[in-house]
Amino acid sequence: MAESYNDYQLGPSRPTARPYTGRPPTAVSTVGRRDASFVVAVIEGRGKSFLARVGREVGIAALDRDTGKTVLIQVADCQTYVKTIHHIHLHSPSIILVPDTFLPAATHSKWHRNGQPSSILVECLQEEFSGVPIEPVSRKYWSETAGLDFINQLCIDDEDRPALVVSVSNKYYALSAIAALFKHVETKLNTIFAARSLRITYRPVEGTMLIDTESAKNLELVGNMTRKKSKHSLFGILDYTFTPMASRLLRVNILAPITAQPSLDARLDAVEELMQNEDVYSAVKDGLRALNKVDMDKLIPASSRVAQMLNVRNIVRSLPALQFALQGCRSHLLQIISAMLSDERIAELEERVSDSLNDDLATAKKTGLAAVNVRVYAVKASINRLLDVARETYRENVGDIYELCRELSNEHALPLQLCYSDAAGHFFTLKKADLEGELPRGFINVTSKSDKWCFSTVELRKKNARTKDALDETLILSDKIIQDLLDTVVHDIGVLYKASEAVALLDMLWSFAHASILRPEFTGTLAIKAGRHPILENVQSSAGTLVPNDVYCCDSSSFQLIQGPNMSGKSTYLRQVGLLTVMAMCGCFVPAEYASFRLHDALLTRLSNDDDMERSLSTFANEMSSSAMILSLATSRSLVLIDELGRGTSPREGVGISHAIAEELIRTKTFVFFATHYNELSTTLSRYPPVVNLRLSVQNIRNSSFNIVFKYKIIDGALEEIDHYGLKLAKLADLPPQLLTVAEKISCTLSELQVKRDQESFSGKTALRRKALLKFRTQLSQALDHSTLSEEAFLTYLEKIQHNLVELLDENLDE
Ligand SMILES: Nc1ncnc2c1ncn2[C@@H]1O[C@H](COP(=O)(O)OP(=O)(O)OP(=O)(O)O)[C@@H](O)[C@H]1O
Repeated sequence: MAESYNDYQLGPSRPTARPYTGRPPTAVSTVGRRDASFVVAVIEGRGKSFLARVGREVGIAALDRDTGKTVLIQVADCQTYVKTIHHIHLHSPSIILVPDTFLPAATHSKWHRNGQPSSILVECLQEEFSGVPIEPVSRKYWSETAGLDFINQLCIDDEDRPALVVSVSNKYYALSAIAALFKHVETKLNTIFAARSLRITYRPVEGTMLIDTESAKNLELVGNMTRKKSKHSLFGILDYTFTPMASRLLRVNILAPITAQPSLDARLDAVEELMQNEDVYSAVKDGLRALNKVDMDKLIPASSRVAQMLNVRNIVRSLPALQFALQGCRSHLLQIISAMLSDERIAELEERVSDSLNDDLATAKKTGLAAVNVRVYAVKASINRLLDVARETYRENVGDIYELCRELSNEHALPLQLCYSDAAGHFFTLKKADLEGELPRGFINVTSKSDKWCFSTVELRKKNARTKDALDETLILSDKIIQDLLDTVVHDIGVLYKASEAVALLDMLWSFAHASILRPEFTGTLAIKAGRHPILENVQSSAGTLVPNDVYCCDSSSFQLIQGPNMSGKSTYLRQVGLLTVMAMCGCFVPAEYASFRLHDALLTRLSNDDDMERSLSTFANEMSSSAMILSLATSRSLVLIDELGRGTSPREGVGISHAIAEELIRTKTFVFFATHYNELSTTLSRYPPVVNLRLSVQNIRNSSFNIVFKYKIIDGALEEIDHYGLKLAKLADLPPQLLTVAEKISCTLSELQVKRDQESFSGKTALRRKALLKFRTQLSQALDHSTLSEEAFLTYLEKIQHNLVELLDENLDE
């Protein structure tokens, strides 16, 4: 089981990965940056420890100004700051704070973008978050002790508080960051938070899969290539959430999927139960619908106190239905959520709020008479005698004003109307069309407003003054009662925030249940049967024609070399592998007939897209920096997707570079899907047992105009260069026939020469024997770990694989 409830939300900690050395310069990220509301403070460690010299410790504190949620992160990073950037992206910054010593002396007081930054961290931030202001904060405010003081003062007093204090106590950089963050918010943004009112959490970074921002962009995880927010992204197709906090949780989970199997299993159990039990599914849906668009994280900064209390009342009244819906659920996670929603303090809150507030109070408007009346009549009668009297006086005064309006209407035979503005109080209006000639004498302050005249009288102004006195008295008394109520709510605000987390998780799981197809497993093998590209599947035009594909990648076949002509579906296959992995690692079901995944520590990609025009990097430079990033981050637990490496240089160099990078990746034992146009690679890499040759099948049709049909089906074996698919496709472009004949002749001659040279230089049989032995070893270890067969069936299976091995070795003996 997972360690705590938070583990189910965002995953627990895991050992730190190896230090990193490279991050590609990336475009301004479009990873679905939602409306930026975070103030983010970042500081980097330049300590004397070994860690600080090899890598760097970076402390991050991020405050969501809308919700008051604060997250602390401390991460070991390298000088390209790939992890730091990844975590800051998760918190869509509106401003980034850095110590003033990170900037050149001349710009300490004011940071100019065209100034020379003095730290690489600032350079990376500037490059990655262009458009987000980077502000210096005096170094003296980045203090560990001040950070702890802020936490002690501001963090809500709930059962998680002691654990937070313990886990951050030795996170010097994260504490320094939070100290500077709150100092800036207090002094520059003039925001003071009430004591013990903020949710502050420490987020261990090790329990999540690292997805660099470029990969997130290319895989269209939360936004698509053309639009930041789109239905045609993984987020777009999974987001059936009702509440804003669930939508935020989903986004963070997609960008940083969790790697803890117990937490994932618990989520999958919950999703499965929601899918299988229709009553629970519908009851949860109804419960969530009652909270549609309600942001339970925004309890503190609501527009007014009354609005705040109405919000709280709406929430506490909706929670019992959700809790009731989960009664009797079997899954451990749904039981935890149910327990969090049934905290008796929620019922007490409901009672307290209902005892004080009028039942028929509508949602508070921001301005106008309706807003005034909501404040005046918010508190129930008989709670405070003085308030009752003041309210009666106010009501009578307003009645007098309406009486005056009636009298004047009759006297002048004019259809006068009463209007109200916060500044002027009540005033008369009259449609211009209803007035023949001039306004009668006695009307003052006449102004014209579109098709109406607006005016007052001396009598009305006197009555307005009296009404205002009564109103002020009423509001003083009423606001005092609401403030007292609010104080008691703030005392128990922790329970509402916990409920908010429970609702967010339930809402996300329900969303998964709504979108789900097949429950994945987690084993050491990546095996998908008839998997479908989740986003393409949702695109109307592709839905019917989408060809499902299989994936099989394990330790003995960790490097998958994928070939196929242009347009045959290579990129789609690669993306499908990445997207299905992310889905599974969020705890979501996947579109496939069977799926087993490995838990990866990082998803790293080089996917060919339009190159970074904005930063005017050449295709080649871009490819090389992505490759350096991948090589420095990939471990035996990573998943790497590489599409068409080497296209930015000459074919010979391209093959050389691709081969060298592939060799290095094979050595790390990482799972690699490597799509390429270079047929040579299937020969040069064939001596490595983990290399598997796959190709996207196409059918040749003898036909005068076009003789190639794409099947989009992945099949075993390398592509025969002899087929010259490029030339066949070129016919589509209406090139002159004699030109194509010359091209074909030269290509055929070169191919034949190549085949002859390959045969002379390398014995393929040795490679085949090595591969067979490796496959045999994997089959044995898989049988040991996962077999559910009876003893007899198990022996038959062993005999069968033994027989296959002997046969293959016999067939491939050297002469
Ligand atoms: N499994 C599939 N089922 C149906 N259509 C597919 C499938 N895979 C790819 N396609 C369609 O084929 C087209 C080409 O796919 P893709 O870009 O993946 O090919 P490619 O081999 O990477 O091409 P290139 O080498 O030119 O980059 C796309 O429009 C895509 O929608």
